[in-house]
Amino acid sequence: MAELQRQRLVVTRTLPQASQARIDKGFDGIDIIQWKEDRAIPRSEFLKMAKGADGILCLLTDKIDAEVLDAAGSQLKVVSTMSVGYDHVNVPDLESRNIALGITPGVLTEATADTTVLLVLAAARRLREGADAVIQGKWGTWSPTWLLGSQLTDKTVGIVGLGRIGAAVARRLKAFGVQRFLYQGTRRKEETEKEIGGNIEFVQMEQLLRESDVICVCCALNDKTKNMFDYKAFSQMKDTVVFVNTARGGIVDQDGLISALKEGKLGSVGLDVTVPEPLPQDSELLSFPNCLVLPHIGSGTLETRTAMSEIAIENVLSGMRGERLPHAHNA
Ligand SMILES: O=C(O)C(=O)CO
Repeated sequence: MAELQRQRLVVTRTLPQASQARIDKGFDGIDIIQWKEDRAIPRSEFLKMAKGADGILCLLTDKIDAEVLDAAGSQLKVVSTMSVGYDHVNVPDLESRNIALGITPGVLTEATADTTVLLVLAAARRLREGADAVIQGKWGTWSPTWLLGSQLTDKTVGIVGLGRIGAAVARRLKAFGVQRFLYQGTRRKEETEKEIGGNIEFVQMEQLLRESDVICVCCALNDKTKNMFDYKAFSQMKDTVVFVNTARGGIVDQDGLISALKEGKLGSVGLDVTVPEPLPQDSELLSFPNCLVLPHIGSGTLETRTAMSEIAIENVLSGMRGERLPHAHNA
């Protein structure tokens, strides 16, 4: 009897413990080649490792384009990214070769919404300045006027992208007494409006920028949203605004943001995402006391990262078996 052809699975990083244990145990009929260092695989290594792959399980730090697909070869059936965002993947390149693309939707909604709220509160209450003051010995006696922030009660919050994460942010912020939500996106979301309840309105971007006390960026990065927040957009905001981005760094024109911060056009800023990542230590962005930057940890809980890597494994195995992916990008 002819031996069944073994397949090749390429995994570009060590996964959270439970999923890594499955990879280490292996899967019938599959040879696994894995980059096991806890840093992004260098491009040249990736191109070498990809050769002959039937499935690739990658991360958002791995650019997937024609060069990788050519390096892999025409047997490649599936790319499964351990992320909900897939702006690092050239989708037309995959589609033109009939290669399936798996993503990890749903499971990181709550963790990312938590991080968004964390940044809203941290920025609004000047957490970075307060914590730095304690460490630097600048904490004097209690003062009625020192380090005053702003609170959410009775405020207007603008959400750009009322998808799963945007809606979860709204649900959370409602509990802080927000008076009104404005949102922007590709279309009006009546079901989501109903579910959130209260005062929520789909408005033009200009109105959202002008009227919001807090702005949360929760949309995907694509050709339409790239550099959407530029100097002009920042100039239209209130000069007390709390601006938070937990989506993708590329949605913000960082030079425009730096100029706006320099000119005191913004109240405070919280970013979980930047361009590039990691942000170089000498980035001017880090010099503003009212700008708090986190290292892209929006989905960074053990529960969420494990759920993401489990979905990524299921997606890649399904694709390699020639089955429908449980979570395809276009589902
Ligand atoms: O899944 C994604 O797209 C992420 O950014 C993970 O935090």
